[in-house]
Amino acid sequence: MTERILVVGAALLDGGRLLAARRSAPVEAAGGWELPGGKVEPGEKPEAALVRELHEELGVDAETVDRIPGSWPLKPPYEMWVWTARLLPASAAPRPLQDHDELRWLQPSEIWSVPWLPQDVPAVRAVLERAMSPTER
Ligand SMILES: Nc1nc2c([nH]c(=O)n2[C@H]2C[C@H](O)[C@@H](COP(=O)(O)OP(=O)(O)OP(=O)(O)O)O2)c(=O)[nH]1
Repeated sequence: MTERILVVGAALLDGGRLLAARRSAPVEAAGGWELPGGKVEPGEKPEAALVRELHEELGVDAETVDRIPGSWPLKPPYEMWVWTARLLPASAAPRPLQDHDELRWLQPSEIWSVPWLPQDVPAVRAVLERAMSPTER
């Protein structure tokens, strides 16, 4: 049996909105929207991996807040865990530096306005239900 490889995804929240990122590669995922993040490296703590990936991919300084309970299967052997995260006060605004070609801040009512990667939909639903205000859904 192949070992599972952990991918960490961020529900980066600001002013009640969630940051969605459109993937630019590989071809089979390009155009699909996802939670920014990436693979946890050997010996790395998942939260530290997420902070590192957010810095590499978006140029931001962020911190994790809470883990969204659950584990979402991606293309084998990957599985994804998700944390809510926020920008530190001195952080730059997110920019699509790596892996993405567009970013969008989505209000709860706009969450389904982008075509999420199919494997991300259950994770995004959990983020919406657990971490976003119900008033505007
Ligand atoms: N970051 C991220 N990856 C996702 C999501 N959904 C999904 O299927 N994936 C897949 C794409 C990749 O096959 C795998 C790992 O993501 P990645 O390519 O961002 O990881 P990474 O930056 O560490 O990768 P690498 O370029 O260093 O190899 O997870 C998601 O919401 N966020």
